[in-house]
Amino acid sequence: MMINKRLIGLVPESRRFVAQNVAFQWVSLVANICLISVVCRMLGSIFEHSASTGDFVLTAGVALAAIAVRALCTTSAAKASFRAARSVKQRLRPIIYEKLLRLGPSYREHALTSEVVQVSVEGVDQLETYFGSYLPQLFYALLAPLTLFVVLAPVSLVAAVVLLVCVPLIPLAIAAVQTWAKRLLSKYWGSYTALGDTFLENLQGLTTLKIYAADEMKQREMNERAEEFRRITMRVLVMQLNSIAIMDIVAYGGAAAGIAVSLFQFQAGAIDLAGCLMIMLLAADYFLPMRQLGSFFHIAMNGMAASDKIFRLLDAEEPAVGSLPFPTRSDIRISGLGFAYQGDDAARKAVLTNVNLAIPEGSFTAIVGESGCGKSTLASVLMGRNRAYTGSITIGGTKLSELGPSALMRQVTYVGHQSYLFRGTVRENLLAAKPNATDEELWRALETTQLAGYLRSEQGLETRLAEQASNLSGGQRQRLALARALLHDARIYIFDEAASNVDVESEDAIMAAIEGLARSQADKTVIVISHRLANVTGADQIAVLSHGSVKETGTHAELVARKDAYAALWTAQQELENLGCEEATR
Ligand SMILES: Nc1ncnc2c1ncn2[C@@H]1O[C@H](COP(=O)(O)OP(=O)(O)OP(=O)(O)O)[C@@H](O)[C@H]1O
Repeated sequence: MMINKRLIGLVPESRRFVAQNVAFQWVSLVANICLISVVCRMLGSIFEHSASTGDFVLTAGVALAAIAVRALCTTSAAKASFRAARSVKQRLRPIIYEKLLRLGPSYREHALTSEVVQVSVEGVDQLETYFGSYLPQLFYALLAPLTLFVVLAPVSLVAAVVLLVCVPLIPLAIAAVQTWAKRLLSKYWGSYTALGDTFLENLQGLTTLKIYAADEMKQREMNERAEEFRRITMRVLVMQLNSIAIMDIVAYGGAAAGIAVSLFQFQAGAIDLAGCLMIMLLAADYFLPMRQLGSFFHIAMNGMAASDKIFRLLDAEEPAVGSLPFPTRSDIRISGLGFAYQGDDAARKAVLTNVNLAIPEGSFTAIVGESGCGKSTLASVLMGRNRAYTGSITIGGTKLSELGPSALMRQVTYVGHQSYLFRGTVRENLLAAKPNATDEELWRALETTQLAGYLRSEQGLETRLAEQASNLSGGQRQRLALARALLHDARIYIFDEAASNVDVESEDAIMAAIEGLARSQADKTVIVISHRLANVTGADQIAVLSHGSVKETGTHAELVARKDAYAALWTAQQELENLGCEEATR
């Protein structure tokens, strides 16, 4: 009952510590039996007036030795328990962490961030009890009654049998609540992770909630979740207390039955006083290990519920990761590419169905299309972030799936519309992309993105950035992120709406820097994703993405002349922008 082989297999070294713990507890029990047995014999001799000084000395000597052994065994068992618990933390947390690393960003397809945190922190803590206390107690609780039976059977077989027969009533009581407890604990964990998830999400979006004055609504929602969690926690506690009460009745009732039998036998003259006392003093020891097991059982059950979640994460399918270095050329060929996101209901949502596109090395390629058509998805597939694609993508003739993740990260640089800037100086942020860059190189990158002038009027490269560079304007932030990307010196650059949500001046500066990058270095492949077509009219080729595939490719002039999807988008955007200009001049 409740031995999870897979869990134990994950922490094999725990077996040794569990065995040590059981052995120390058993030796302690034997010492206790010796102590009680000599004391009872002594009392029997005193009652019969046959005790000698030698008996006193022997009893005192054995009693002292037994007490010393018990003290030593108790400390050693506690140490073994601690080591078993420690081995769980040392073993399980790295396993979870390494699995998350192997899953990469796709881990969110399998578990929520808050759930991963709760399971790997608190879930593992609760498994400590499973290994450190529950498992050793399980074996000890089986061994102790049998040992006591062997000792007490020669004294009174009837009492020993009555006591032994009552012991299994405790595991039976535990088994009776187990099915109910399992369901309840699984609900408990569900409610706990739901609360954690809501809390994390609301905390992350607190600014937005304040802006829309929606914090009160979310507070109510959180209160409801907290109340739900409180209620289920109380139900778990009630279940635990009830089952402990049942176990107490069985344990102490069983001991009382054994004692009553021994008293009747003593009265009938079937056993002597020493034997009767021995049964009375050892009767509770039959049940206490099982009773103790019952208390650990509930904490262990909680850990087991957490282990189910841990295994679900560990069993998550890992994307195939290659190991080849980045090829010498960086021409990209995409054929028959398909990609679908895993939906909540395990249904897959196809975003890309049949993308065919060739992006030559050194070219400036733009990917355009209506919002939601899959441009960013295509970018994340090209970066190796979403690996569960179908069809084929090759870079310089090598399959994308066979390239090592570090090679891809080194040579494919992605700049989105919200790049992360760290608290610290401008220099520190730029050096993250190229640690050995000279000041001259840093300034050159800043000149290219037209940020040098502003920074010179501040403290130059030593200008301090607040958290997420909140002391810069949106456009300045984006230009700094671009300067950092330019310094990285990669082979392929993907700019995903890198110039959106910024002022016109910054947008022009960013687009000029991107175009400059594409034109100045023949081995750099530049891919620009932009919803604003005016930004990519100078591209070598423009690919129009629609309904999961590339509908048209060509230069701006060619596509306008074709009068198809691109031309329609272009006309619509031009009309909108002209209207905006007229409104502005009015
Ligand atoms: N992580 C995700 N899980 C599930 N569906 C997603 C995920 N990311 C995007 N999608 C869906 O995939 C589709 C394409 O999204 P994508 O972000 O690639 O479009 P896009 O063309 O870049 O849009 P936009 O121009 O508005 O940025 C959308 O319908 C979106 O709802």
